[in-house]
Order: sequence, then structure tokens, then C-alpha cells
Amino acid sequence: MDMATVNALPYEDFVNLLGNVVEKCPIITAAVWSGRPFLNFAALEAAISEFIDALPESGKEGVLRCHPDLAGRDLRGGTLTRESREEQTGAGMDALTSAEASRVTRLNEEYKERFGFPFIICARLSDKATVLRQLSERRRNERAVERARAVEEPGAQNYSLGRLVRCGPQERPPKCGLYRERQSVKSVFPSLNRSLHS
Ligand SMILES: NC(=O)N[C@H]1NC(=O)NC1=O
Repeated sequence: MDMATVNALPYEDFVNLLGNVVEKCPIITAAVWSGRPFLNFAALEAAISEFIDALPESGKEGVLRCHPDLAGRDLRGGTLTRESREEQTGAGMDALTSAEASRVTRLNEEYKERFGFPFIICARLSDKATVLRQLSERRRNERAVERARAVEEPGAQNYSLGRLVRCGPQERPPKCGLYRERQSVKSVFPSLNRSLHS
């Protein structure tokens, strides 16, 4: 989908399509909608980043809290968003041994107890060894350090912004962040085109 199409989307379609670019935080998409028209992909990406960066620390922590635990009850109970399920299963979170699952659960609880928000990692860029190692290491960070680390963590990846919106020919793929990193647009464009014009 190109930027002209994105810019022309009515509010409802804009939020229906891009509302989960930051996991379960459609308010971010609803807020940046008023920034249309976006000159290019980078401008849309920047608007999302700037909204998150402008949040008070409590707001940033709220965005972090909207993310499901890795290998948590949402995965076990089948209540993850489709995108989170793809990400977590892609990192092997559904294929842990019972010892690994117990360790992830314990470390997740310890992490949340210390920081007040869940451990966040870009599962798409990780495997279960990376998840276990980072969870074990990062739980010892200072709070402010870890909050910044979590916010900057390459996107906990639903439909990536780059997957929904085609960068211009000269544009670089978006930086990672809490929203989903670039994917190949072709892989979803036809279906999105169908969904928008169904
Ligand atoms: N806790 C956490 O990182 N969850 C997210 N990460 C990711 O890539 N998908 C998720 O569900």
C-alpha cells in the first residue's frame, strides 16, 4: 500500500489497518492519524516514534504493559493477537521444554516484580536461547536503563509498519522500535488490497 492510499484512508480504516502496529495501543495510531498527509513512510514512522517519545515515563511503561508475556498465559490460552502468536512461535516459545517454560515463567515474574512492566524482546529477531539469556541478564538492569532498553527494543512484532506501507524507492526500512519492523510488503499487499476493497 503506498503513502497516497494511507493518507486517503478514513480514520476508521486507518486505525483498523494500522491500529496494532504497537501491540494493543491503537491510541497511538488514532493520534498520528491527524498528522496526515505523511510525506513518506519515514514521516509516518517518525510520527509514531515522536508520539511514544513524548509520553511521560508512566505512559511509556503503559505501552510496555500492553505487551503479552513471552511464553505466557496468552500463548498457552490462545489469546495472543495473531501477530504476537506468529512472533512468539517463530522464536520457539511454543516449543519450550517444561524446564525452560518454568524458567521463563519464573524470570518473567521476577522481571515484572522488579520493573512493573513485562520483559520485552523482538521475538522475530530472537530464538529461545536468546530470549532466556536476555531475560536472565536484563532483569538485573537499573529500572531507567531497562525501561529505555525495552522501549528501544526492536519491535515486538505485529503487522510491521513496513509490512503494511510500502517505503518509497529511496527510503530506508524503518528503524526498529516498539512497533513492528519492516517486512516484505509484497507478502501482504494483495491481501491488504483485497481487505481494503472487499
Ligand atoms: N514480551 C514480549 O516481548 N512480547 C512480544 N515480543 C514479540 O516479538 N512478540 C510479542 O508478543
